[in-house]
Amino acid sequence: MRTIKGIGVSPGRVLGPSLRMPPPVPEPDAGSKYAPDSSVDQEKARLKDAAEAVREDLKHRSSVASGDAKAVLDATAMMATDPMLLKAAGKHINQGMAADRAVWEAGLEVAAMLQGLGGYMAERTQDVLDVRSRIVAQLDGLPAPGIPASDVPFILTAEELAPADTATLDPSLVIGLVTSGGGPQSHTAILARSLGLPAVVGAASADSIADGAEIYLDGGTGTVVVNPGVAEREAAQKYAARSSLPAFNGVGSTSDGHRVPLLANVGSGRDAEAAAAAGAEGVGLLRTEFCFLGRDSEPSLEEQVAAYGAVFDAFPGRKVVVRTLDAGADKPLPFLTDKSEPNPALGVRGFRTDRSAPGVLARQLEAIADAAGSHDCDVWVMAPMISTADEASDFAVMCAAAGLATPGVMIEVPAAAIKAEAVLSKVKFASLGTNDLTQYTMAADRQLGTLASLNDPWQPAVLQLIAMTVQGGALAGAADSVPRNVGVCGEAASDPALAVVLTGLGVNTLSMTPRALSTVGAVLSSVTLAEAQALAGTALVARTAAEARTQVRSQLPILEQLGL
Ligand SMILES: C=C(OP(=O)(O)O)C(=O)O
Ligand SMILES: [Mg+2]
Repeated sequence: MRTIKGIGVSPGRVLGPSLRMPPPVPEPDAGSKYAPDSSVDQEKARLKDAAEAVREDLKHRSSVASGDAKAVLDATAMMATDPMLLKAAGKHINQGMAADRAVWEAGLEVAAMLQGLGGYMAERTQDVLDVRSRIVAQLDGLPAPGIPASDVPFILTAEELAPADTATLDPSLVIGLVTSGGGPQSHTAILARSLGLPAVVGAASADSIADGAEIYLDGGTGTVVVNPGVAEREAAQKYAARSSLPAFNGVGSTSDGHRVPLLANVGSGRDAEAAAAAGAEGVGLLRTEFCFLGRDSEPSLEEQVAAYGAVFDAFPGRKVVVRTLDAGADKPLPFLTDKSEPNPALGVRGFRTDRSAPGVLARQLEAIADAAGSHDCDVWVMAPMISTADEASDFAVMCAAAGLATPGVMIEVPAAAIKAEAVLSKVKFASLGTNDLTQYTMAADRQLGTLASLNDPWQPAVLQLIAMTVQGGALAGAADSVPRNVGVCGEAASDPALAVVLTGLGVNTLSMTPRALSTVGAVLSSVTLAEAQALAGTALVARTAAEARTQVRSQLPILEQLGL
């Protein structure tokens, strides 16, 4: 038995065999020729066999998958023997190129062509590149890339998952996630929470877990046990047998009726529909850049109006907070971000891109106003990465020019939290982006697993800045008798224990992945406002993030009852 500690980012206790995510397939040498004892025909036959093997493997995987994963696997299987791809590779083989390099280059050519066609075709680019890597792996005897295939449920171990892995992760097969990299704000953590999968990140020695070893994973405490004993087996059984959580009833509040609307974080119309079905009271964060990731040109006004309208459609009569483009750092958009910046997290990102690429933000506000005009949602608009009151004021002026009546800012830079009264005096609301606020407060890259313990929203310094923002909002509201809503839309809001603390600190709304609505709703409704305030006090005076988390969790018995 061996215990590995990491950061628990998505609660739940599961037991199963571990399977490791293989490393990316390396690019075959440029200029590699096929072996002297081969021929054009033999090399083409090798390619055809490899493509067919990949197609059959993907078809088999699709037959045991479900939902989105099945659809993606089906589409990729068809692409494996796509005549266009094989013909393009064949031309390179005619010139003497080895099959692996030939399909590598052919994949790039086909992807570029699809990209050029735009629309639905451009969306297939990633599938072509994926299938190309699979064929290369098959030709070179390497493990296939991406989530490993299995007929039985398993716990996936990896260094870190990429956003593209989301599509093929089938939650009926992958029952838990352990990564050696990644922090609480990493892609793995966000994905795990959105799928409701127990997960531990930043578990440095997880890389040494042998494939197939039985492991126990507790996503609440951040513990991984290799070759678990009786106690872990019992804990996993108890968790599996727990009574299922009641669905969120659509009204977030403490047990004594203090209302805290629970909203959803979404990136598309489809997300918004799922959020509405899960009972979200509205949208607290529409990440508009998610509608346009992977594009190399600014979307047209019509495309933008359609994308925002699809989200508004899901929430008639409700509040929808649209965040303007947050390009840069972890969300690069080629038409807005300068790739050569040495330090992108501290670079021209979020609202700052209005200086480097003037016009894009104004056009986006126009599109939001257009879409809002044909819907009856209560549309609020906020800018990311605001650092000063002047920036907040500039944004409010731009919103007014576009006819948008409710401008706000994200508070995710410590300077804005410290000067919250001045910043909030310029706008109508604030939403705390705790993912970035933590990264910038602790000077710890949110993507870096090695810094996961620093990059934790339970850090007392982060909680202090949240308290300051709430106080600043109250002062700005008192000055002109217009109360300011201060919400949280970072991942912190989806941690049920932390959601209680945030409520106690005076936050008005919590916005989260729709999966978290039922757990946050249940835990919030187990405490009175006064109890939440007392727990906030406990967290604020804790010496460390771990102490804050442990002390607050120990005073929330419902967490144990729900297996959280
Ligand atoms: C919600 C946030 O924004 P994002 O994760 O998109 O940077 C945040 O920083 O907390
Ligand atoms: Mg952010």
